[in-house]
Amino acid sequence: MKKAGNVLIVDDNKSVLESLQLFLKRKFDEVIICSNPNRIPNLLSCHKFDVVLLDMNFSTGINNGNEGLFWMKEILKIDSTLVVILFTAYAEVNLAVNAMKDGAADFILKPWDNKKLFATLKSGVELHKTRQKVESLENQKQFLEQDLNQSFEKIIGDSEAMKPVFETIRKVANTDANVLILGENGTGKELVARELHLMSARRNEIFMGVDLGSLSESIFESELFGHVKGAFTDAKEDRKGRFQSASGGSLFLDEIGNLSLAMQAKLLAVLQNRKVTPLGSNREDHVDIRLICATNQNVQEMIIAGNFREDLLYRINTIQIELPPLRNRGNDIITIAEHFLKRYTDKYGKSELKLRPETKEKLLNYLWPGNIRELRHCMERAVILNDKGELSPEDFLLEKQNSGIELGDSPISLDEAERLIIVNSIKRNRGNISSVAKELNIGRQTLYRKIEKYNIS
Ligand SMILES: Nc1ncnc2c1ncn2[C@@H]1O[C@H](COP(=O)(O)OP(=O)(O)OP(=O)(O)O)[C@@H](O)[C@H]1O
Repeated sequence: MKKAGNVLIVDDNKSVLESLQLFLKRKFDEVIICSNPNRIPNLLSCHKFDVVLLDMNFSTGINNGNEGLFWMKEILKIDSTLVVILFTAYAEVNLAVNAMKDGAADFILKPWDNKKLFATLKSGVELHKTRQKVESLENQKQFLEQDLNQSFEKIIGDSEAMKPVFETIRKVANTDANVLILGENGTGKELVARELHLMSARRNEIFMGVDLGSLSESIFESELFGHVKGAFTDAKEDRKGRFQSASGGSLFLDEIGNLSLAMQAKLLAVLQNRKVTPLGSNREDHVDIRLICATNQNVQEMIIAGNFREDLLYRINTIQIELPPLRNRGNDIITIAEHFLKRYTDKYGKSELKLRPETKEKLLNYLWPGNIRELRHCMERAVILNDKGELSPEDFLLEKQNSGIELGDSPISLDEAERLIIVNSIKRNRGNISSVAKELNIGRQTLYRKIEKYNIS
């Protein structure tokens, strides 16, 4: 017969303990005995039990069962999924029955019948496994509910710049290939990640998003890989990591460029083995995830600067999707603006509001450094503040553009003009050298030479 489950037996009678251990150790994986209930918390932190068989009286002369009830509550406080079975004399049956209201799963009468004892403990092990499964589903449900509370957009747009994006999504969604999504803030990287999930065979499983940028070094491992109780001071109970909770579904690691080199090494090890070891544990959990990562940083430049591991990049970028900034999406700016206009006029009961042609012109000419997120906020603000029926250019207080140095009317040399153009482009592109080179239509090496020549910092 296959042994299954771990049992802790707590009773002050050593001969009872020894005979139970002798009988049960052939039937369960681990049978630990303990005559002093004060050791229970320590034992629970060092071992993983399914069932605790707990005597009701420990101090000589006191037979009111209160000690057993006290320890039962302590055990359930430490781990509410543990199955406690009370071990009781016939005279205490009523007490034991009442204890079932407080969380005992069952009771066994002394003197016991070995067959009945084994059957009860075995059902206890099954019950524990079921409780753990329920807990894990609860865990996933919480993430799913958080997700459902947010409404997700369809990716709007049909500009030339977006065509390769839609094409790649269509080709790779239904594979398990790792995808790296690149693009400035607010360009819709998370939206693309969700679309990949929704179009994949995993669509009915969980989509788990993790903002790596908000994880400090100290909680990185426990958040992603989980921990066991006692692994560190605040680890009051076992906790699953995001990797384990996402198993079966898609895991979206946002802001991957923000990871320190130490965190990158830990992540790489997990991605190589597809196995996760919770903090403080020796156990390895196999994880079956589809990995989608995103960053607004230039990973190639980070590699050159020694800030991103090349081997990690190769693990995560089987397929790369580059989202164009909103300013390069032409008329998508208007389509998306009208989409948000509809949303917010419905929300604020102002269905008559329309965009004037000059307003559209202003929106089309603006550079949108915050991309679609900025456009959404601008539309909401304009709808809230406007009561006139039409949205005019003045309703949009857009950040001053090209806030860099103006060329002006005073005579300057060609070199000085070139310097200003480069400085302005760097500002506009928030220091992204590839985008600057693209905008100025020169190679990156040429751009680096000019930056050096003009001593631009
Ligand atoms: N093409 C689009 N159509 C409609 N809404 C969009 C589109 N792209 C992005 N959005 C909306 O813009 C907002 C920002 O998108 P998202 O969070 O996906 O961007 P991101 O690139 O992941 O941003 P960050 O880099 O800051 O994490 C969201 O509200 C999203 O729904």
